Amino acid sequence: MTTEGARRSAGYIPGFGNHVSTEAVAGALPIGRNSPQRPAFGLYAEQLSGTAFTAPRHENRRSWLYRMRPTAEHPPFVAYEGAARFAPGTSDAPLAPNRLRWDPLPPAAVPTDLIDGLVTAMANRDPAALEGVAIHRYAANRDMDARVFANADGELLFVPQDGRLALLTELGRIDIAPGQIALVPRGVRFRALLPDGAARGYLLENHGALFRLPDLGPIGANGLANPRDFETPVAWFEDRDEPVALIQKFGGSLWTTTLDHSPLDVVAWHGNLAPWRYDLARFNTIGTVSFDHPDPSIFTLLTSPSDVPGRANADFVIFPPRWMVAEDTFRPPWFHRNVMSEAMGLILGAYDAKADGFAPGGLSLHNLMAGHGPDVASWQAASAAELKPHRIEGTMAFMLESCWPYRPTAQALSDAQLDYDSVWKDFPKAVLPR
Ligand SMILES: O=C(O)Cc1cc(O)ccc1O
Ligand SMILES: [Fe+2]
Repeated sequence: MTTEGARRSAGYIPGFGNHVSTEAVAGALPIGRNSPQRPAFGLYAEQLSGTAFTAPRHENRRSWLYRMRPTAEHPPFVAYEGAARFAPGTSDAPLAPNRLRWDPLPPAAVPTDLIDGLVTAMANRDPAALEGVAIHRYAANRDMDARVFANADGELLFVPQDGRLALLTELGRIDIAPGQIALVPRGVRFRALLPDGAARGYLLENHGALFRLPDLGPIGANGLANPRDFETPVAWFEDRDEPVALIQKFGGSLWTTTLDHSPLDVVAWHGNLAPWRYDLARFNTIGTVSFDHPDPSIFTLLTSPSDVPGRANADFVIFPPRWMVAEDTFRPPWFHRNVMSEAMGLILGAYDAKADGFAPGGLSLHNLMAGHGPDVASWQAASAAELKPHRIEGTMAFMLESCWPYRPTAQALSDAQLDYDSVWKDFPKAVLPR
């Protein structure tokens, strides 16, 4: 992206994890205290905690919401019967250490909103362990109107691949298109509109420590995703007194209850737990200017640490357009076996390690210690290529790398491409000197 056209957007506040104060109605936000005896206009003050009260200050995330009705006012939840391809759990059967890949989802055929269009691919850990991630894809063609969703199991990272999304959240409105991502914190209610009439993409769920920007080490104070490029929406609300279905993911399953109003009624809020969006074109991609293909950790946009330093619960890593200039180097990803487990998706174009079969909207899984790397065609091309400076254009892949091996759902196991292994078949054997 050039700086031309890269204007600051109205309706958003720049910065990552900042302490924000925003009100949609003047005077709604209390000054100097969180919980006045009588908040303005009869609003209700409510704290939304993203970390334990006692988390260290630099990790502590919470916001105070000033809303028209308290969240506490709701009838009991019952099991939600929709979302036929959402899977509450993964297969319990012994998991073969196979590499797996999936074609893109077809567009939604019958009227389907984003929630009913969720297709769970894989997960690791139990959300109740407050660790691990889940990967869903969605194919939808209908707005959520009188329906609102919340995820008690973790924060949600939207990665659109086809079609824009408007996410109307409790804390503000976020508009994203393919090439942008958005995060909705744990518990924050939202409904999704589809400005293009249909949408497909990835929905990544993080049960663990909140996504943060990675440390930069010797890279220095700047680079990769820069904090000021994250955008948090200003306060926005809807005043709707009519039945609204609230669907909530909790404990791996979907539950529903009906409210007599829209819960997107937060008129003002302040704090540092908030949704945001980010344009992947803003990512300051770093690579070698000498030789060798660096570890893909240089492409980390967000990280969710585990309890073991340096071993992420999840790293969200992107592979943007970039210059390849390495000398005497096999330039695409190398052959490797990783102690971390790698799930990948493709937002745009082609991925430099896979000549065929990994289409935008597709998904792949290389669990821990699975031998993988360039397919035969990519290996041949890169081994023979003249090593002049070359720009990889029109592409955007991502990886959700986790220390916990992924378990595909039973449905995903049966939907996987047949014979993915054959992309690594018939490499010529090395010939040793006699
Ligand atoms: O397997 C993959 O394609 C992801 C990946 C990319 C890369 O540049 C280096 C290592 C790696 O696992
Ligand atoms: Fe890999």
